[in-house]
Amino acid sequence: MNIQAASQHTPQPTPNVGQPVSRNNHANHELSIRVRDLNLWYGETQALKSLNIDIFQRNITALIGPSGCGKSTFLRCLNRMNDLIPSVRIKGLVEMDGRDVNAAKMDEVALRRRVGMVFQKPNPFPKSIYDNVVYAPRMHDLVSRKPEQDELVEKALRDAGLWEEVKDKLDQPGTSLSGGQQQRLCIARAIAVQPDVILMDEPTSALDPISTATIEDLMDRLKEKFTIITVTHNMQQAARVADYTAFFHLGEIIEYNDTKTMFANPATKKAEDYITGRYG
Ligand SMILES: Nc1ncnc2c1ncn2[C@@H]1O[C@H](COP(=O)(O)OP(=O)(O)OP(=O)(O)O)[C@@H](O)[C@H]1O
Repeated sequence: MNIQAASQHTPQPTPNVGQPVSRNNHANHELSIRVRDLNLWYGETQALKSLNIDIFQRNITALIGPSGCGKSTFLRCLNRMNDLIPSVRIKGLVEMDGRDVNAAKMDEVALRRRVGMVFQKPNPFPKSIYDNVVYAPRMHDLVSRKPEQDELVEKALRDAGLWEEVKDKLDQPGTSLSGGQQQRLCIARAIAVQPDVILMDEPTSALDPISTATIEDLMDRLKEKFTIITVTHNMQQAARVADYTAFFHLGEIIEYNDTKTMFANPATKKAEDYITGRYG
């Protein structure tokens, strides 16, 4: 990280830890997630090594880096999905809006409501389009009456850019849609509970270029309301959609910066080599 530049741009309570070195003009800079000295082991194997990063509200942060460097593992630390893996041990701090995500008193169900997730392969429930969207809000008691549910379904599908395509067939199975539509349905499902953060793990890697472009446009609109953290292997995509980019390598964050600077002027040789396709 370019320490000099960092101290010029950012007042830093903890010098140079997890702070990007410069920022986009239009970016919003309120802190959403604060990670300090985060380590994770699968059994004896350490997959995340002393990660420090600040993630900002209502921005898109891309996680990039070669296969196996820990991007998905890190993503899963943010909504405690790794808790489901018995061999996992975690040390360090993940704070969301000032609250320790790993604290014993943290309600995991409530946490996963605040931190939605969209996966690589679209995975609608084997239910109707309508029920896919309304399932989680019902479970969390956010809606009960039918008119409220109808309104919520329409809003989520509109926000996911899918309403016009499905409004006349809401009772059809979610799985009857195209891959790109299914992924937007999964996004509608995620935003239906009004989360603060949406985690996306390679959300377009199973999609064709047109569906990919639609999702990228959607991400750009969704960041008005949500903090988005996305894993991608597609460097053009990171450059197009992300305000900030973190480069992972062998379980460490080697570089974290605003995306323009990271791509135009990477501070480390490793990031430069990766971004320019010298390895992957
Ligand atoms: N459930 C698991 N049990 C044991 N080891 C795991 C598990 N999940 C991931 N790992 C290991 O942790 C390391 C990081 O994996 P992770 O999937 O987080 O990397 P990644 O950067 O997301 O990779 P990719 O880009 O290929 O998806 C790898 O060495 C991987 O083999």
